[in-house]
Amino acid sequence: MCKLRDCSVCECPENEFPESFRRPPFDLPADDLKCQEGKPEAAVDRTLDSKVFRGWIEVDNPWTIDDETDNGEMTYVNLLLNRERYTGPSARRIWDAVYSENCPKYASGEICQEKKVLYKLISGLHSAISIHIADDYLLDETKNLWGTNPDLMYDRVLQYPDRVRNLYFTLLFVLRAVTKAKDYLEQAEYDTGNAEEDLKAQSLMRQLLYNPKLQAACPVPFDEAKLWKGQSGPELKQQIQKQFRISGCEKCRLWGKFQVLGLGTALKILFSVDGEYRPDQHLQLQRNEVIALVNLLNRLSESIKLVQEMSPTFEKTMKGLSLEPAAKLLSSWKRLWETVVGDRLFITEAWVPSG
Ligand SMILES: Cc1cc2nc3c(=O)[nH]c(=O)nc-3n(C[C@H](O)[C@H](O)[C@H](O)COP(=O)(O)OP(=O)(O)OC[C@H]3O[C@@H](n4cnc5c(N)ncnc54)[C@H](O)[C@@H]3O)c2cc1C
Repeated sequence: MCKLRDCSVCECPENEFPESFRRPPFDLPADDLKCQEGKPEAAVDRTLDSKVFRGWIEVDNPWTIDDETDNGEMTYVNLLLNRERYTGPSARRIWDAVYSENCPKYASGEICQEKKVLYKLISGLHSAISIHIADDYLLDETKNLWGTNPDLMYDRVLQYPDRVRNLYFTLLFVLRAVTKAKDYLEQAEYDTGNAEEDLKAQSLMRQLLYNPKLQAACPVPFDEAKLWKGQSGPELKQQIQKQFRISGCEKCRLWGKFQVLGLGTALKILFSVDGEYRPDQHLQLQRNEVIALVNLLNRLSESIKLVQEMSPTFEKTMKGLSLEPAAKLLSSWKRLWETVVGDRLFITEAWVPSG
């Protein structure tokens, strides 16, 4: 457990478990333990019977590695109660480690095409995380005042056109995976035992997958066929598959692992299916992977929305000088994005590996 109050993860009491996730059913506690974010007493209850989750961890996503001492236990976390936000000072080396593990430079200093993609994906994810931290920041610790920190957003992301560009790149990459697997995702089970919520989730998924504006504006968001064609393609693919790992503080790990699982799922879809997905092709996603993929899409699109909302403020204050390249880039993306966005999808609960 992380000692930092704002970093600890609040787990759900057993009586919040969707019925269909409990096989075989176990007894519910009589009292309703309210999960209160940020309070030390929101202690993690690890009394769950790990056997009930076995079905979920049988197939490991080859694109992600769990380097922790997972013992197969899973915990149930309501993501709305554990928002991605500032969690206290953390060491810069977290990201350094992520970049150096995932994007080692070639001796010549060149990075091959495949590695560039991985670098952009990680950098895009980094931008999205930084934007969410800046958007939900502890402005005054003594008053426990939370809010947006525009300067931080500018310092960490907005002043760097490449970081903004990588954010869009990652979004398109994930969007491509989602649209490619649309037949699969449409058929996936969205069952939590709450019929109303389940129907809503199915309907929102369909709206996302068959959004005509999205299809018209962005028919092929990303051409994965161009990848993995380099000389050392298969070898690199294997190497990257081994290296895709992220660690950090507890809440960082929750969101970090979750979003990396989302990226891993996007990679799995894009590189295990040739052309468009057809039901006769082999694609098997776990519930967690589907949830992570859709939530990642949500996180990325929320970040882009924030970038677009915040950029004009800086354009004005900077009189268009230092932001000029980013502003140009943003306005063209904005046109595309505005034609597309409208329906946004939220899936708010997920199983995450404990630890
Ligand atoms: C997976 C993960 C999840 C995290 N989740 C949270 C969280 O929920 N809440 C929280 O408060 N902290 C979280 N952190 C930590 C947070 O991202 C920062 O590391 C921390 O706030 C320190 O920030 P920093 O200013 O030192 O720069 P960092 O964001 O740590 O960046 C380190 C260096 O990387 C480079 N860099 C920065 N952005 C980019 C980019 N987009 N592309 C390429 N290079 C870049 C810069 O040179 C920068 O100095 C998370 C970290 C990780 C790895």
